[in-house]
Amino acid sequence: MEKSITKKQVRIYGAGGHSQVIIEVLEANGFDIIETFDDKPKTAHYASKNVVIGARKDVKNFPHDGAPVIIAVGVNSERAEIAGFLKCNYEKAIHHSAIISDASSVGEGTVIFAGAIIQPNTTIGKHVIINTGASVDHDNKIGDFAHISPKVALCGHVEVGEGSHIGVGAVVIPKVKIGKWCIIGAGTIVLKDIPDYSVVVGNPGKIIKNIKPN
Ligand SMILES: CC(=O)SCCNC(=O)CCNC(=O)[C@H](O)C(C)(C)COP(=O)(O)OP(=O)(O)OC[C@H]1O[C@@H](n2cnc3c(N)ncnc32)[C@H](O)[C@@H]1OP(=O)(O)O
Repeated sequence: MEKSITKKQVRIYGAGGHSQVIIEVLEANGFDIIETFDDKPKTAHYASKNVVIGARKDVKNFPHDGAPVIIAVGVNSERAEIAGFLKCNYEKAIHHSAIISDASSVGEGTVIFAGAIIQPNTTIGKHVIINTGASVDHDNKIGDFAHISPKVALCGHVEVGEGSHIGVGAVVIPKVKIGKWCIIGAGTIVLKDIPDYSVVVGNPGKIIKNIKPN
């Protein structure tokens, strides 16, 4: 029988290390984690509790109704794939120490970790990760399924396309547009617009490969 639903219940899809951080944020915000799903429960993080098989095996019988879900999977393409087959409502997980401008917007399923800052007129898409201590300044546009890693600094008017991963400690100067499904390496300094599917590393950032799927 379906458990009774209250406003503060949530379900987690993904039981790795990233999921641990999300659970801590949600519990501090007063949520009760009623179920944790993973497609490979046997390889779940050692600290995960009561993990059951995810929807990939039997999507029809997955409990799509009821408490909202957070897709707690760190790989951007996997998060996008899961969002494609789950027909759920989604929750957000926002750490109490994050500073988020009232003049910004944050999409469903997005997680924002400790110490992150989101400045005015910035839009954050769906199922995005704004990781620990990341700084996303004014007038940014962050696409769905992007990941802004710990200690990244995005200056004003920066755009990050769908599914792109900005690596830990990277810096992006004002008005730069990063395309979709790019990877910006750890510590990279991005000075120019970056086309879709590029991998960029170094200071100044240079494209080292293209990862467009065949
Ligand atoms: C809480 C969390 O943990 S959030 C997780 C955040 N994760 C990250 O920030 C990881 C970011 N990932 C990286 O920086 C990776 O190095 C990547 C994705 C850019 C490249 O990885 P790969 O595609 O495996 O490339 P590979 O390791 O083969 O390196 C290719 C070349 O680029 C260089 N390179 C790789 N990464 C970087 C970097 N960040 N800065 C400068 N040079 C780099 C390598 O030295 C190598 O150079 P060479 O050909 O002269 O030997």
